[in-house]
Amino acid sequence: MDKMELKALGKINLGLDVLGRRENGYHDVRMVMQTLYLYDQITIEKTEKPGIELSTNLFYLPVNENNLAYRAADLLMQEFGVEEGVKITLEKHIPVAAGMAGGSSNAAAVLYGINRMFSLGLSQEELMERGVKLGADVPYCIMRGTVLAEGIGEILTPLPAMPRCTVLVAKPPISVSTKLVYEKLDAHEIENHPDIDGVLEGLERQDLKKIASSMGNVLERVTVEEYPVIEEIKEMMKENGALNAMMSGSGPTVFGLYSDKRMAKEAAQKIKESGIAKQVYVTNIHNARRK
Ligand SMILES: C[C@@](CO)(OP(=O)(O)O)[C@H](O)COP(=O)(O)OP(=O)(O)OC[C@H]1O[C@@H](n2ccc(N)nc2=O)[C@H](O)[C@@H]1O
Ligand SMILES: Nc1ncnc2c1ncn2[C@@H]1O[C@H](COP(=O)(O)OP(=O)(O)O)[C@@H](O)[C@H]1O
Repeated sequence: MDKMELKALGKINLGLDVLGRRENGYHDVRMVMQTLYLYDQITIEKTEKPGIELSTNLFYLPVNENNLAYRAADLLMQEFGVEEGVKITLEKHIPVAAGMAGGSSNAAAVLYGINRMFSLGLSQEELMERGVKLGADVPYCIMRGTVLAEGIGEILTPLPAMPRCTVLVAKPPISVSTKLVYEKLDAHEIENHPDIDGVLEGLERQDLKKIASSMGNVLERVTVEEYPVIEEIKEMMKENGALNAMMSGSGPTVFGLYSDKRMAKEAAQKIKESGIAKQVYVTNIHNARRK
């Protein structure tokens, strides 16, 4: 196999709770993760020239070891002493620094691809062990689907698949740093923990309304305090037919769950026209796990 085309899929958090802080600054979390059919397209080509050559359609992203896709390839190629090289082409569509695990998903896809391309023989478990060194969400991005993530996000329990629905995603034109959001959370006592068990119960019963009404993200308050536009987008989605709407991960992307695709499209139109967010997508959940 000298050339591979891969889809690196984004995620949302249906629930995100923080249970405590570790000495190294990382936090113990309890999150319900869901893959979306909104993806970056990655091409990996074998080259005779050794080394990694990365290019991307977004001029402001690094193309060296500061890019998670580069780092993922480097990690495996160094460990296994791969003598050939690779050319990686990264076409970004997942909003960047948005709480949708774009970088983590790119890293996951490259780990998966390099393992196959060079027949390294690593199991999914072994890829995940390496993935967590690149980012807390990378192991989940390798697994995909509806998953309970604990520890720092790397202890994964597959859950019953999310019932079919349409997801409206809107990212306001601001960027947030995940690290800063977690740090700001530490400055407050957490008053209301989200109802993660309610989300799990909804998934167990395949009850979309129960899932939607139980959704919660403990990081939301921190980001909304700084960027009230997030609350405005949530309200717009809810006023326009969403079962519920919430911020994903550390934000600032907001997603709304819809049982009706037409309504989601109409809401997307309104949000775009209002100018509150430019990156607006109507997409579906993606339940298949990676084999
Ligand atoms: C908030 C979440 C929710 O899914 O996602 P995003 O908003 O990034 O998509 C994740 O916990 C983010 O995962 P990820 O973005 O992979 O994290 P990393 O690169 O490993 O870490 C970035 C920074 O976030 C903080 N961090 C991350 C994970 C965690 N369990 N506790 C933390 O405190 C650390 O300060 C770290 O320096
Ligand atoms: N392949 C990549 N795609 C996107 N961002 C990347 C990538 N590699 C490194 N980064 C850096 O990581 C930061 C976080 O990006 P991203 O993974 O999109 O956000 P999030 O963790 O909020 O989902 C960006 O600001 C960017 O500079």
